[in-house]
Amino acid sequence: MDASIQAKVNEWLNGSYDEATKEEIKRLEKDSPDELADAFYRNLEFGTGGLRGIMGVGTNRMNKYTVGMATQGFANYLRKTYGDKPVKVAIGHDSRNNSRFFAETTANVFAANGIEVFLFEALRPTPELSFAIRTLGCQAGVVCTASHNPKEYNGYKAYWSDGGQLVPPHDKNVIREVEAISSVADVKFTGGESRISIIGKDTDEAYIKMVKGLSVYPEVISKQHDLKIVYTPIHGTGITLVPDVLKAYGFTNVSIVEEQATPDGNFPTVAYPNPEESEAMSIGLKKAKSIDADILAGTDPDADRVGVGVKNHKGEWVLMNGNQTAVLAFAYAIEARKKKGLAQPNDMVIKTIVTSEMIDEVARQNEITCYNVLTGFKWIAELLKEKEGKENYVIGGEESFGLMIGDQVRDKDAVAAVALLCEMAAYEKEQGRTLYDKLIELYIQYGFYLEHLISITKKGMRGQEEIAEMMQGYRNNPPAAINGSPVVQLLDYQLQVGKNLKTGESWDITLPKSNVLQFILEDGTKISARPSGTEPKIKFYFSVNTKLAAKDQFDATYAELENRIKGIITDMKLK
Ligand SMILES: O=P([O-])(O)O[C@H]1O[C@H](COP(=O)(O)O)[C@@H](O)[C@H](O)[C@H]1O
Ligand SMILES: [Mg+2]
Repeated sequence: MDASIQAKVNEWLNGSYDEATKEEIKRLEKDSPDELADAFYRNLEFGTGGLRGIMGVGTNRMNKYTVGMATQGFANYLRKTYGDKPVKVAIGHDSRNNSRFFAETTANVFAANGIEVFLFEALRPTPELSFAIRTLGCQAGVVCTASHNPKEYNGYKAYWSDGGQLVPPHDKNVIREVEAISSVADVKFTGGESRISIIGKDTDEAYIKMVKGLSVYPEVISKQHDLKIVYTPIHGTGITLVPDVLKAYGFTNVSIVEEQATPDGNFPTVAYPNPEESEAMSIGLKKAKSIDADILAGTDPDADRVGVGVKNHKGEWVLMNGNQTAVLAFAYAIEARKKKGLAQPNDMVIKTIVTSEMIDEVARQNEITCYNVLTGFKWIAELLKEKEGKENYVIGGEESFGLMIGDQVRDKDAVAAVALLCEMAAYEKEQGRTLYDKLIELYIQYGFYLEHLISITKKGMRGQEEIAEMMQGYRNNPPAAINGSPVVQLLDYQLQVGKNLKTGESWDITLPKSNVLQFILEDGTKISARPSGTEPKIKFYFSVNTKLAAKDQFDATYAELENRIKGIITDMKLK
């Protein structure tokens, strides 16, 4: 084993760690040295969504000690930032195995450092934590969750006073404080229990009231109150709020997917508790079909991602991808504001650079500013904060099933999104059509954009190197053409440079550095590649577009765009 890894292993074997941890390290030394190396070769890092890792012993794993160290560093940073002023934090968690334990550990460490803690009485959706930070006037917050990752993972989403996840300089500063802790013996695990208060029902009520206030057409819901809704929380936290929110909106015909209704960290019915995966939505889909529902909605374990199923123009059930849902939601928010006379000249929307450009087009045609930020909802929250008081935030979202409506929550909110999407379905039903029919209309109006995502999983130390090599390969030898269409622009977000390959002209990219490459082809196709910041994956995003003249050409045009995507995937040797 590499000497630096061995040194870390020894530190754990000889330091203030519990016996069970030491025993497990010894077992791994004997039985699985590779696994041991993977558990210690690096420290868990703050990625797109905070800390995320497999649960187990080691510096590269989620356990009492890595959570304790992260919290001690966070507490030290809060102390440095606020000096002697009182500091308050809110803490939540999801349904994962150990999430409650990690949340209590986090609460105890903050409290032992003299910080006042509001700990949720039990599991709650992530967006409610963001809301609680703001309403309780906290300086920071944490949710113990690994979101939609498989069951062996857990994580630590860290928040600042605005209710958004940590962005620079705070993320780097917290990490610096964590790294400055020389020994786990310096983590204060106990000693401040009286500073912990339990929160729950009051915050739930305030949150539900706030979400109800986001409804644009309550009068339509009164008419369509019996819209047939099927909802699955996929064994997660959504069950604690989504049914109540739908009730508050006035919906009376909601069926819960019983098999997935109970919060369970083993996610017994799915391999990936991620509404992006059709498997996670399949039981819900079956139920929706069997009762001839109007809409199916599913949320991930921490209820910030939403997946939607509807009937298409042929009456067949389809699961929409995150771009389709986002296009519909943005168009609804923008159009409804106009129709209701609420639109303001400084209205704006925010999306990420890997999310469909159809949204930019919707915004352009409606004369609304559309900002593009890096992947990660924290960047949407960050920009909103920067524009606060100057511009009017309407909606934000990203292709990975995330939407944020209104500005009372500063992270993606699947609870509010389910309510809004059901309202949208009711609105369309009132006009005698489904959300899918509406989507086709939007394609005719704004251009037909079709997107597809491929994620290639490459686990462990070697996997990470391979992903880095792939990115470097594209960077060093960018393709001249893909699937027969010349690459006309190359955007490198790491080097912060965009280049027109035809004219040689180049420009600065003003977003923070990030390992993302984008190829723009002559035919309008956009291909993005980036390593995931939450899972051991490299992600490729494909977006193709064309015009759609009329509804009766939808199927043929869809097939044509699908073929283009297939051609690209084959040409790039990704399958
Ligand atoms: O995991 P969640 O639902 O909290 O979501 C997090 O991860 C997603 C995937 O990120 P990546 O592509 O880097 O894996 C991001 O799009 C999202 O903004 C972030 O909040
Ligand atoms: Mg999530």
